[in-house]
Amino acid sequence: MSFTQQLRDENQDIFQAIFNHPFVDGIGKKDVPNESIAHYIKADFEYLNAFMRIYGIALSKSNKREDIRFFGEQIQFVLNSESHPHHNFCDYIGVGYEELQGHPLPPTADHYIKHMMYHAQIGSLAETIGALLPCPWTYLEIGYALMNKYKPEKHHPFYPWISFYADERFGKIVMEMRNRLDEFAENTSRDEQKKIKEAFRKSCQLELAFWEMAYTCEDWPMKELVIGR
Ligand SMILES: Cc1ncc(C[n+]2csc(CCO)c2C)c(N)n1
Repeated sequence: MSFTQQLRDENQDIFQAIFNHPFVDGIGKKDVPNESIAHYIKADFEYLNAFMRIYGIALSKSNKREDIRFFGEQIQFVLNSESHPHHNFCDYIGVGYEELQGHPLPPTADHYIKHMMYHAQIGSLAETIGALLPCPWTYLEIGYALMNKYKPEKHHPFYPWISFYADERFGKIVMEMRNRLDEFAENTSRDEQKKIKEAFRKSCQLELAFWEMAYTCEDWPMKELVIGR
């Protein structure tokens, strides 16, 4: 069994909890509170900015041309394409995208980006990919799970969101990251593999926590003391 298939199997509990989460399942059921969607977009806009910076660190750790190309393309993908599912959510709640930009990250999203940043700053390229991979992988599987369960038609309000992630093109990104991680993991020590596994599982946990953060509109206590960026 490949290293990344092992990662997937070991984290089946979290993947299943993500599919069952009321925000995620609510996308299929057309039943997500508007405030939760707004909270999600505010946090996710800043999350994506951080994600592109971390891809930049992965790029700087790359030795092969092919890896440099891949991470460069992913930065472009996040910049140009990840805004489509955001626009779907904004249109649904009738709020302009600009209004939801530039907000400070709530605690869980703040924790998540700092967790990825930590592994990218102190770890190997493999460890960095381990921390980044749950982001596309959980979304790809959410897309497939919602497609299979709800079989949404074009008029479903979240059809653009669901079909964006349940897409071949998106599956290819996950495969490209998995193939790289499998190749690196083959040539690495048990100790390093353990670090990659820990980074991966924590990112899965933080993906689940991110949905809960959005659903419950989690915010900092004593918020007025938090200084915006
Ligand atoms: C919390 C959170 N997790 C995953 C995604 C989806 N996503 C964002 S960047 C990216 C990688 C593309 O190479 C993917 C899949 C999201 N929007 N928010």
